[in-house]
Amino acid sequence: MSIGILGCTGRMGQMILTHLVQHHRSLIAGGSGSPNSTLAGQDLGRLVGADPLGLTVDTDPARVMARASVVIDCSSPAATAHHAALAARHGTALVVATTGLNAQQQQAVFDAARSVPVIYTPNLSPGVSVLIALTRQVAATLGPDYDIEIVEMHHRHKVDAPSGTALGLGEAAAAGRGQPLDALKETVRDGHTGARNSGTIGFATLRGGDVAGDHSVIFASDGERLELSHKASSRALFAHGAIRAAHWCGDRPPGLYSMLDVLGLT
Ligand SMILES: NC(=O)C1=CN([C@@H]2O[C@H](COP(=O)(O)OP(=O)(O)OC[C@H]3O[C@@H](n4cnc5c(N)ncnc54)[C@H](OP(=O)(O)O)[C@@H]3O)[C@@H](O)[C@H]2O)C=CC1
Ligand SMILES: O=C(O)C1=N[C@H](C(=O)O)C[C@H](O)C1
Repeated sequence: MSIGILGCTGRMGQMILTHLVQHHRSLIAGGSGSPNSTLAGQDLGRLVGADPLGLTVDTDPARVMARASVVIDCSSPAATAHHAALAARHGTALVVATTGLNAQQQQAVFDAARSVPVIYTPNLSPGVSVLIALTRQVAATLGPDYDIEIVEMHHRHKVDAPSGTALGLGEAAAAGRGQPLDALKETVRDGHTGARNSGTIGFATLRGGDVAGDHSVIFASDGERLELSHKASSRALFAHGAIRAAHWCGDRPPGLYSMLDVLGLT
């Protein structure tokens, strides 16, 4: 098993690299940043404040894939679509952590899963996988009399909204009601909105500070409110999950998997 990190210069990529450098140095196959990365050529060990590794930040993800048996993608949506096509061509297993992909970019990930094992997950933590499973179950049990609202908060640098996890929770809630999320989701409320549309799933997005990732699903009816919440207190949580996912998918047959598969929750 050898692991490459696509987006190794970012917040998440550096956290994964830090964990690999500290605990699994011999598994590191390489890492890439954007084509114009200001960190190109920097030693990967030095990048995270450790001893030199003798591998540097690459700007060509294909070179990383040529050396890796599995790559973890935590980059940007356009790059992820490109990385998915490359992974299929190189026969490299892929863990996609990047969020905010549009339909076309998601299709590139699904296409890759026909040739290589792909884990596509908006959240690498075990707790959120359990939350997703619970959300589906609770939505199915309580039924349409309960209004569903999903609230998330992240750090001030996050660029996509709602978060990938919030959308994943929305999909789970909609599935619990036997419907696709697209038919139910309400992501914007502003001005004279009128009363709540019955059956919809609402989203509220908060941004600020250094919040690693908070998510709540609220089921509200006349007379009671049930809230399911998860709070990540450190990005290290996601790094552990990424490495666990990489180990899990390395020798799987081609296919599309999620973190729920990794945890045996499917
Ligand atoms: N699934 C999960 O559990 C988690 C998912 N994420 C997701 O991971 C993604 C990255 O988050 P974060 O690390 O905070 O973001 P950053 O902005 O800190 O990092 C982005 C990384 O992507 C690279 N990049 C940007 N554009 C390109 C490109 N065109 N080609 C190749 N590489 C590119 C950057 O390279 P450079 O710096 O060299 O320009 C950088 O390494 C987000 O989508 C986020 O939502 C984050 C945490 C957990
Ligand atoms: O950008 C982040 O930081 C995170 N993004 C993921 C998401 O969009 O759900 C997961 C995690 O909450 C951190």
